[in-house]
Amino acid sequence: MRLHVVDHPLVAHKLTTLRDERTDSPTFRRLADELVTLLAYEATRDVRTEQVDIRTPVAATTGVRLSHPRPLVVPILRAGLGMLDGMVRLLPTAEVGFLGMVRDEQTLEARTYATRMPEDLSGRQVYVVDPMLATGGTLIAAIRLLIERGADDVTALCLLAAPEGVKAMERELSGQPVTVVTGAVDERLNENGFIVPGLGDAGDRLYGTVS
Ligand SMILES: O=P(O)(O)OC[C@H]1O[C@H](OP(=O)(O)OP(=O)(O)O)[C@H](O)[C@@H]1O
Ligand SMILES: O=c1cc[nH]c(=O)[nH]1
Ligand SMILES: [Mg+2]
Repeated sequence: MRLHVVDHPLVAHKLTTLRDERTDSPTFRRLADELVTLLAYEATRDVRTEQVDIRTPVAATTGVRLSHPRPLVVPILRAGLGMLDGMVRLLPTAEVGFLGMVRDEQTLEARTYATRMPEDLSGRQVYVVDPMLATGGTLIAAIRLLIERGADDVTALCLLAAPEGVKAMERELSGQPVTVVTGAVDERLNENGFIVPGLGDAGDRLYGTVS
C-alpha cells in the first residue's frame, strides 16, 4: 500500500474551515466537494488513458482519452456520498458503484448493509471515496471486497486519516495494489475511535444529523 498526503496550502486552508465546529452543513458540503477536486487531481495521476486521433480546426493531432474499461468510483455511504459529485466531475466517463457500510460505535467494527457494484471488476481501476480513515476497518473491508472481485488498482481518497488507520491498512493490505490519498494524517484516535483533532462525525456534519 502507498500513502500520499496532499501537502498544499489550499487543501490545508479548506481543511481548517471544514474542521471548525462553527462550520454549518451547507458550507461543509461545499468544502468537502472542493477538497475532493484537489485530492482527485493527485489521486488520478495514474488513471489509464489511450491514444486518440483528432482534428483541431488547424491540424490533425494525437491526444489521449480515459481508456476502457472505465474507471469505477465507489462512495462508501453515507459520508462518502459527499465526495461523489466532485469525483465524477473529474472522471466524466466513470461508472459508479455503491457500498453502504456503518461502523458499530461500541465495537468499532464495520458492517456492510448495501452492495451495488459490478460482480466482475477484473482489470478495473477503482476510486473509493470516504472522508474519514479512522481505525481503517471500513476501508480495509471495502478494498478487500473490490480486490476479491478482481480490481487490480484501488485508490482510496480520504479527507482525513488517523495514523492508527494508516498502519492497519499497511498491515492488512501489504503487497496489494492500493494507494491512499489524504488531505492530512492527524495526531491519533481517541477512546471512542474518533480522529483527533479531526472534524467530528463526517456523516452528521454533511447531513445535519446528530448521533
Ligand atoms: O476507519 P473506521 O474506524 O472504520 O471509521 C471510518 C468510517 O466511519 C464513518 O462512517 P460511519 O460508520 O459513521 O457511517 P456514516 O457515513 O453513515 O455516518 C466514516 O465515513 C467511515 O466510513
Ligand atoms: O473521527 C471520525 C471517525 C470515524 N468517523 C467519523 O465520521 N469521524
Ligand atoms: Mg457517521
